[in-house]
Amino acid sequence: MTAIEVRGLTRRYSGGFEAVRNVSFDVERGEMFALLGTNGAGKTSTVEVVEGLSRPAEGTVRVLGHDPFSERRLVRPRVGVMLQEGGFPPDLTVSEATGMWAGTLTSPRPVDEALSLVDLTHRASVRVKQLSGGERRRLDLALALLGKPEVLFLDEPTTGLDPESRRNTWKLIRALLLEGVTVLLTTHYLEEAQALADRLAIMHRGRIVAQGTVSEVVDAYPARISFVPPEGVPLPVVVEAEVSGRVTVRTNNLQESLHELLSWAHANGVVLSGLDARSASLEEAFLAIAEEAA
Ligand SMILES: Nc1ncnc2c1ncn2[C@@H]1O[C@H](COP(=O)(O)OP(=O)(O)OP(=O)(O)O)[C@@H](O)[C@H]1O
Repeated sequence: MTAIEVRGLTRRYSGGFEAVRNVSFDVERGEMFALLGTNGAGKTSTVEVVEGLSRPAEGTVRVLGHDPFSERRLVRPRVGVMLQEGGFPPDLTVSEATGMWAGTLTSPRPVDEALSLVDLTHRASVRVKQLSGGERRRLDLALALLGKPEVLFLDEPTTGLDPESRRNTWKLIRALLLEGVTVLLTTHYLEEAQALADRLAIMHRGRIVAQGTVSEVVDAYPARISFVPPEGVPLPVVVEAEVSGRVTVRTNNLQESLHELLSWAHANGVVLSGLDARSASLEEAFLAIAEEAA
């Protein structure tokens, strides 16, 4: 079932500037969809409309079957929004701030449970202003999860988190997806989108310029094989780059090229040390797409 449906969305700011132009995408229940793009591409402008904070100039948006702007009353209790810097009174303790937020919801999770999800149990009696940047980010996530949302909006959820907290947050998000929660993510961390998103769209100047699963987006870009070649033997492949003795070969058919190379190595009894073969990363595809679009 479709949880988020965006059709032909256009958003204009006063003065007529079109920040979002004819954007369409669907997010199925239990799926994570990532919106990626350069600064000013229109991600926030899109997400704000999906969150029901603004009405589209053109097009339609449905969240859980309803118009999030005109039927906000029906949609709001079923969604969770992780804001950039939640803006709670800094003198409250973590558990007071969470409790205060819970007080505005119909059937919230217990405060302890929300804090334990984001590993903040041990910080419950600390004042919000004393939290580190990464802990504050995790508190923002706890607040978004308090209302047991069916649809979760995550805007740069792991900015400022140390590597371990980032992995723990990813683990939590994966568990939520398995429970059937739908997630719309905006992030500049392409590695995060690659690790978590079922599908993604890359925006540039208000438009979607690439959309699909991570592998659909990445497969259009050349894969890479690198190794340290044996000395004094001519290679059967065209080498693109050589850095500190390691050569890199680009290919649009990874399986075929790897097969050829390994067959050659086997037939000639040579060792390709440090052999590494991989598809283009999302980051490489993103940079190429952004360059093409510009
Ligand atoms: N209130 C506003 N009035 C006029 N123009 C705006 C307004 N808010 C955003 N814009 C413009 O709309 C475009 C899209 O901005 P938006 O914030 O949606 O981009 P973004 O993809 O979220 O960028 P970032 O990655 O930097 O957060 C930008 O050119 C921005 O300057």
